[in-house]
Amino acid sequence: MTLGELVGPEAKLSAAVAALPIAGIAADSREVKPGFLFAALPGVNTDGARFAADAVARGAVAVLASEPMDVGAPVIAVPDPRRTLSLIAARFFGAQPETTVAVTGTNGKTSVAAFTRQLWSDGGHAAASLGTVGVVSPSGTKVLRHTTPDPIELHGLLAGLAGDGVTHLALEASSHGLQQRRLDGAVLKAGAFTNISRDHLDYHASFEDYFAQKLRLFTELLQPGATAVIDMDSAESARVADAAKQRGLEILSVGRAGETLRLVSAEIEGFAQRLEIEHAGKIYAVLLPLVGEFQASNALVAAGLVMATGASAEEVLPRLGQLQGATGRLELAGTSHYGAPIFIDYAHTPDALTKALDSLRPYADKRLFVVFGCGGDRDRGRPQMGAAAAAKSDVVIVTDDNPRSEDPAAIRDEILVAVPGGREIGDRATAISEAIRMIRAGDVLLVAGKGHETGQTVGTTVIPFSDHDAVAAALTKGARLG
Ligand SMILES: CC(=O)N[C@H]1[C@@H](OP(=O)(O)OP(=O)(O)OC[C@H]2O[C@@H](n3ccc(=O)[nH]c3=O)[C@H](O)[C@@H]2O)O[C@H](CO)[C@@H](O)[C@@H]1O[C@H](C)C(=O)N[C@@H](C)C(=O)N[C@H](CCC(=O)O)C(=O)O
Ligand SMILES: Nc1ncnc2c1ncn2[C@@H]1O[C@H](COP(=O)(O)OP(=O)(O)OP(=O)(O)O)[C@@H](O)[C@H]1O
Ligand SMILES: N[C@H](CCC[C@H](N)C(=O)O)C(=O)O
Ligand SMILES: [Mg+2]
Repeated sequence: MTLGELVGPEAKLSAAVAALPIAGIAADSREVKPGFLFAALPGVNTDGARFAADAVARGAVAVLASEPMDVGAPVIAVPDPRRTLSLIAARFFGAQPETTVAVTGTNGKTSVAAFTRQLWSDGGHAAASLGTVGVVSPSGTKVLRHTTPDPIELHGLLAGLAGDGVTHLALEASSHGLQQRRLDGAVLKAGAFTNISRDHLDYHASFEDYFAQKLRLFTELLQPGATAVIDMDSAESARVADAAKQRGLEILSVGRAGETLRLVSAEIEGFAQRLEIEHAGKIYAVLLPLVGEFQASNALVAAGLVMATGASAEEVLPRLGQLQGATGRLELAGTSHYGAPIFIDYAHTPDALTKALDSLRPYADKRLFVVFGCGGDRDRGRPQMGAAAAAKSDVVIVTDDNPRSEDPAAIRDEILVAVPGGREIGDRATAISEAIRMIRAGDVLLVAGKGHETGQTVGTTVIPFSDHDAVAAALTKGARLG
């Protein structure tokens, strides 16, 4: 494609510059090849503009930037180069799955994306999901580095999925992704909001800024006439609904306070729950085969997205009875030889930890145990995590969870301040096996924070580690000893 075709007529390029053929796009100078367009993006650590000359030396034939500069190749200066890059990447890669939707919120995105994919598949569509656990499509699973990939990677993936015949895609929109305009080139038929609570305040200046980035999905990315599916049970849902209405979006509200899909009741039945859902005056009864009321919320958001893209409630709601949880989301990982269930969950925010422990409390006739830590170089709500664990469980073991560049013992100390009587076992495998050694009949154990993850990041090294493997190893050891 030519540069003119990629940037569109509004850029007002000279005829010669507009006619330049573009062989590829890169936002990292080290990835530039001859004939590429280099996007020089201002970042957290440095400014891509510093590498523009290097990119041209490597063969870049044009540079996209926020300011004009003299680098020996035409420079297209635009006010928001990250957004322009996304629009360019969309044009460069071309195809996208015809029906693409995005879900945002602090917690529940991965679960909603997985549920939406399953509900579409059950309805006969070639469906995929894309987010924290990777791209999951009929051709398998591909692991990703980011929840919401950078636009060049994203549009390569979207074109690949469309080429493979995928017609329906549910994407996770992270707050980093929305702020950095990674999704601005995606054509979205509907968007969903799960909930919002504290997270990522290492990156966003304030909670309001974090919330504002999430709102971009509704105020800037979805076009008027598209549908916003909103879980009305979160404190800030009304603000999301107001913003969506102002944009001219259709509202499909769900949850206990929802109108389109109203959760009338949720009764625990073993490791499942019987839901009554009201839609248009009719009650639907479904046995949702998942633990945790938040999964009922996520299931209704997913059902809302599937309805927003063409299905009827009669078709979708009975399919909730077949949903499978995303890996490591309140997943029953095993049972100790005393008969105590062990759950693995990805709760890594105070709200998620509270909800996960609340969900497990009904299963604990005796004590509820939790093993968890907090990530290094991420949100500092560590005392809040400790307070949630102390308030909602009976035995707390604080351990490590991706300390990254921080001192793991210092992270644990910040959590333990809020956990009177909390135990500290830095090594995560030891913490898990010690908890499994302690639980007895009537107890329940929650291992929280890593979910599907397969590594422990210490410094810049990723040591292979999985909570699933650690639980399995401890159970095998226990069985041998017992
Ligand atoms: C904090 C954050 O989100 N950073 C992202 C951001 O980096 P940055 O722009 O700040 O990068 P920078 O290092 O300052 O460099 C500025 C620019 O110079 C370029 N550069 C740099 C060096 C060089 O030699 N040549 C060169 O061209 C870089 O490619 C970059 O475009 O833009 C980069 C490229 O677009 C991203 O890869 C990078 O993600 C980092 C790696 C990251 O870890 N992000 C995480 C926190 C993240 O995005 N997480 C979310 C949420 C997770 C969740 O809640 O589920 C996610 O969506 O995964
Ligand atoms: N609707 C919800 N409300 C509150 N907590 C939830 C909800 N859904 C999931 N959780 C909690 O949040 C954890 C993460 O869930 P999930 O992976 O679906 O969310 P996410 O938004 O994709 O998270 P991330 O941004 O880290 O990828 C779960 O393991 C659970 O503890
Ligand atoms: N997806 C989130 C959660 C990571 C959870 C936890 N395991 C950690 O490493 O902090 C993030 O990248 O911030
Ligand atoms: Mg996710």
